Amino acid sequence: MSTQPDTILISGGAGYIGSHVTHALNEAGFTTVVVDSLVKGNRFAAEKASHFRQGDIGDAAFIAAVCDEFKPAAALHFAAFIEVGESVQKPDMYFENNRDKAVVFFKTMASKGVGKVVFSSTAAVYGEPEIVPITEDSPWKPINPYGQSKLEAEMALREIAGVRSATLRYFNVAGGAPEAGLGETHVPETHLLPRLLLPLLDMPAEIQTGLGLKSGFKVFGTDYPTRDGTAVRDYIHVMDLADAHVLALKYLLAGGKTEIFNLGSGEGYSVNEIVAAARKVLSRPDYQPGTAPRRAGDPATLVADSTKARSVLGWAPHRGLEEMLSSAATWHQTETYINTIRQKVS
Ligand SMILES: O=c1ccn([C@@H]2O[C@H](COP(=O)(O)OP(=O)(O)O[C@H]3O[C@H](CO)[C@H](O)[C@H](O)[C@H]3O)[C@@H](O)[C@H]2O)c(=O)[nH]1
Repeated sequence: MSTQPDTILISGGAGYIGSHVTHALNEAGFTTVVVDSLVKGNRFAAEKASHFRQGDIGDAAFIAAVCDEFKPAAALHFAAFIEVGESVQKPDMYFENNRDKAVVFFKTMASKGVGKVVFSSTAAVYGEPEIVPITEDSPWKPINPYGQSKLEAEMALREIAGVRSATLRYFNVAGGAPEAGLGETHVPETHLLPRLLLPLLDMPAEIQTGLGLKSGFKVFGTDYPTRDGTAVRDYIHVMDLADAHVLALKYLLAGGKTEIFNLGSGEGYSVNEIVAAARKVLSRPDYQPGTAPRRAGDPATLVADSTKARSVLGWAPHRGLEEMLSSAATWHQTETYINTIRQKVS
């Protein structure tokens, strides 16, 4: 089979992280082929790819046809459901989509000779860690179906004969690339940065209502055993994450063996510290958020030890918290974001 070494298949490339990685791959000189059902993904983001085919990762005939058409050298797999709370309500849906369909996708590609996969995983595979910062060999003990479904997909991928993989376990991804027409565009929006920024940005009322933010942003939990009582997370800029994917892909293309890598900055910020940074970036020194009880299932502290990604892949994050906040704020005020959310919530 003749492969074109520079053609990369990207499942879920119309989603938040997949679209930023697709952009980074385009910039790095690869030809990108996105497959996305657009159930969660966005058409404006799919259009950033060199080629886009709409379809489901669980549809083996569709994936096989895309492989025949483009003969990719490798694949990156992002397509998944990502909401922890929803996974508790509908575990079957998460296991079907995130594990079973992923396995169909991996096996179909393997049958077509695509034997290199970068897999989008999550810090949720570690559950409530006993020791932070978290290394890759910390116990894998997810505490919700989202984390469990991702862990089972990871393990299935590592069992497929003839496939080498890089599993990337992300911590808290934030920010966007508004200069490239990309940013975080979720409905519902559960993540801290957009939920904090949107009410401060003078957004149209229907957007605030549609995203459940009409009564403003609230800090979930002020009684955690942390330095200021609010939960601590490791935030990483989505374009730093994208750089790591390009490096992981090049690592596999160069013959690298199957590995797992944590991706985070190694630095933890509390929710109150993020609020303080947002006050500064948006010039709103007097802003005071509301408070609410802890959100079920939220651990106190999650911080990555990414030493392995730094040493094996040569990766380092370069963009700090202010850049995450300012790029997100710019993105949320673009016509693309506002129009997309308007359509989704109408
Ligand atoms: O309106 C909000 C939203 C969030 N938070 C707090 O902000 C922190 C970060 O919350 P996010 O929802 O942004 O991120 P999580 O750490 O909960 O989630 C991350 O890890 C999850 C798995 O554990 C999923 O992978 C998810 O997509 C990823 O962003 C948490 O302490 C949360 O309680 C608030 O205080 N108010």
